Amino acid sequence: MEIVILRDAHEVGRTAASAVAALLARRPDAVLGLATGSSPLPVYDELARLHAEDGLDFSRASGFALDEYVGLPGDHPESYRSVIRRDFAERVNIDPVRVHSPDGAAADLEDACARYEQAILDAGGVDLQILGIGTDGHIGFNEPGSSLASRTRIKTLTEQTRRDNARFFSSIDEVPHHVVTQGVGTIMAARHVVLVATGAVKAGAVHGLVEGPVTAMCVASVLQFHPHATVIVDEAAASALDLADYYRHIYDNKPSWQGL
Ligand SMILES: N[C@@H]1[C@@H](O)[C@H](O)[C@@H](COP(=O)(O)O)O[C@@H]1O
Repeated sequence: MEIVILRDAHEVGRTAASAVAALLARRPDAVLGLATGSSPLPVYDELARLHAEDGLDFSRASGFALDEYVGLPGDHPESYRSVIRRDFAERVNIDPVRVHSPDGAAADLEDACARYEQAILDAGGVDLQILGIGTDGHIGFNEPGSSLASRTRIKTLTEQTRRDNARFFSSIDEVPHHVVTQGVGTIMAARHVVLVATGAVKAGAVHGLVEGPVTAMCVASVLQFHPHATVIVDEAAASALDLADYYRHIYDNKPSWQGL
């Protein structure tokens, strides 16, 4: 696991986006894993800038969202399908047909989950998964106690996550209790995972992820088992890391030929 500590959210976004740009240069038909939330926004801002100013081309790429609320219609402004479209897809030249989300409005949710897993497999798997992290260490919507081998399925949100996400709705009562999320095993199958976290509110979760034991109580800690995980954080999110100076030393001395 590589830990990259940067000054602020803008730098975090720029660095994570550079990994996406390098991938697209190598592999124009790359499969991107797309996260929602406020943390990936600077990544999408930078990707939109690279597209507009440098012609970064998404025309052959495809994308898979991590998760979706259950019960919100797909066109609800806070459905993750809408969020991914607004924050990312509409700002670059990715073909909307190739931007997939779990169907949280399906009559048969279990079948929708199975079909989503199959769609990821059919696309050849995710090349680069952009991830955020919840204050309780969740990735996607895999809350504490999630099976570390899980696949796309229905989960119940903790009250903490509903409170955290209430800012996107007019009241907490509108935040759904249930979600469909890629499983931990699904996320672990991505070839490269790039997790971004910013702000002091994430410091505890980032500590658990990087330096805690691998435990379903902090689901993100499973990334310690991932062969290619890059954790990009700002100073505030890094503030609880015991070995922060060591991670800075490694990054500062990284050979220039070695990308993320
Ligand atoms: N399902 C999403 C996660 O994918 C995201 O990482 C988390 C943190 O969001 P934020 O980046 O806004 O703090 O929020 C939600 O729970």
